[in-house]
Amino acid sequence: MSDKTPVADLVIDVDNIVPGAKKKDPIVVAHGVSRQFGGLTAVDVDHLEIPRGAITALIGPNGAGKTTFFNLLTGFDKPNTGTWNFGGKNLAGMPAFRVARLGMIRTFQLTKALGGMTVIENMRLGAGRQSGENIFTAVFKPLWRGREDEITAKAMDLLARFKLDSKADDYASSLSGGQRKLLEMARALMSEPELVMLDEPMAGVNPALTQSLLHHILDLKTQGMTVLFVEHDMHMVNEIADWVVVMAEGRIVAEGPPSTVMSDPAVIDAYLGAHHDVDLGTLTGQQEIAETMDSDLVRHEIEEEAATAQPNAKKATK
Ligand SMILES: Nc1ncnc2c1ncn2[C@@H]1O[C@H](COP(=O)(O)OP(=O)(O)OP(=O)(O)O)[C@@H](O)[C@H]1O
Repeated sequence: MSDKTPVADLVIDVDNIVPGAKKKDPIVVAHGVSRQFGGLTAVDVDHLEIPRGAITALIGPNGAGKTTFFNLLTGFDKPNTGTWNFGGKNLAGMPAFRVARLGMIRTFQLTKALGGMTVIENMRLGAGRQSGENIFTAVFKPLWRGREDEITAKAMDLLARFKLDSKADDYASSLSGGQRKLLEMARALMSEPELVMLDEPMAGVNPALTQSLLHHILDLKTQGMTVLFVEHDMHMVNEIADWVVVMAEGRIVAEGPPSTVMSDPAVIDAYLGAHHDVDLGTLTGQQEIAETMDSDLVRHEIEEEAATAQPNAKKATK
C-alpha cells in the first residue's frame, strides 16, 4: 500500500540494528530520559533517535510508558533526568506551547476536540495565537482581517481534505469518535508542523474510517512531514510504518523495520506476555484489537461514536 523508506536510508549501520541505533538524519534525539511516579519508573530511555521524513511506530504493552514518553518529548510533563533535541534544538524544560511553535505537534489518545466549539472554530485554534486577540491589533482591525481570512481559507481547505468541510459549522461534540480523530489531525496540520505525533490514532475508530485515516497518515509523509505514532493495531503498524520502536517497562527493548521487529521473539514476549496464542500480524477487527489494549477505552469510544452520530447538530446561525 505504501512506499516504505528503505532501511538503508534510515540507519547508519544496517547490520547492527540495536535499541538506540544511530539514524542517518534524526529529527529527534533523546538521551537518558527518565520519569518516575513515586516508586514506579514509567520511562527510562537510554538513547533514541527518530528518523526524519519517515513514519515511526512506537509500540509496546499497556503501561509500557509510551504516552508518558510522548508527554515528556512535547513538554506536557517534566522528566526526572534527560535531554532531547528536535532538529538540533534542545527542548528539555521547554513548555508545550513553545514546543508546538517549533513544529512538533501531537494529538491525544482521547481526543481534545472542544465539543462546545464548532469544527471550524476548533481548526482556527490550531493556527495558534491570532492577531485579533491582541488588544493593540484589535483596534486596527484591517491589519489582521486579511490574516484571519487566510486562516479560515486554510482551515476549510484542510477540512475538505479530511471530508469534514460539510461539518464546519457543527459543534465538535456532534462528531463521531472517528471524525473527532480526523478533526484533531486536521487541526494539528494548521500550524504546518515538521513532526506530527499521534497517540493511538486508530483507537475506537469505526472500521469505515480506518482506511481514510491510514491514507491521511501516509499523506503526511508524502508531504515531507515526519510521523511518530503510538498504536496497538499491528496491521496498521505493518502497513504504514517504515520503522518500529518497541517499549516495555519504560525502556526501548527493540527497534527496526516492521517485518523484523514483529517476528522478534523478544518483542513477542515483551508485547504479548502470556498471550502467545495471539499472532501479532493477524489481529483483525475491533474485537481483537481490544485484546491488546485498554478494552474499556475501545468500548467507550465505540458507544460514544454511536451515541453522538446524530442529525440536526448544526450550530444555530445568528
Ligand atoms: N500521572 C501519573 N501518575 C502515576 N502513574 C502514572 C501517571 N502516568 C502514567 N503512570 C504510570 O506510568 C506507567 C506508564 O504509563 P503510560 O500511560 O505512559 O503507558 P502506555 O505505554 O502509554 O500505556 P497504554 O498503551 O495503556 O496507553 C503506567 O504504569 C502508568 O500507570
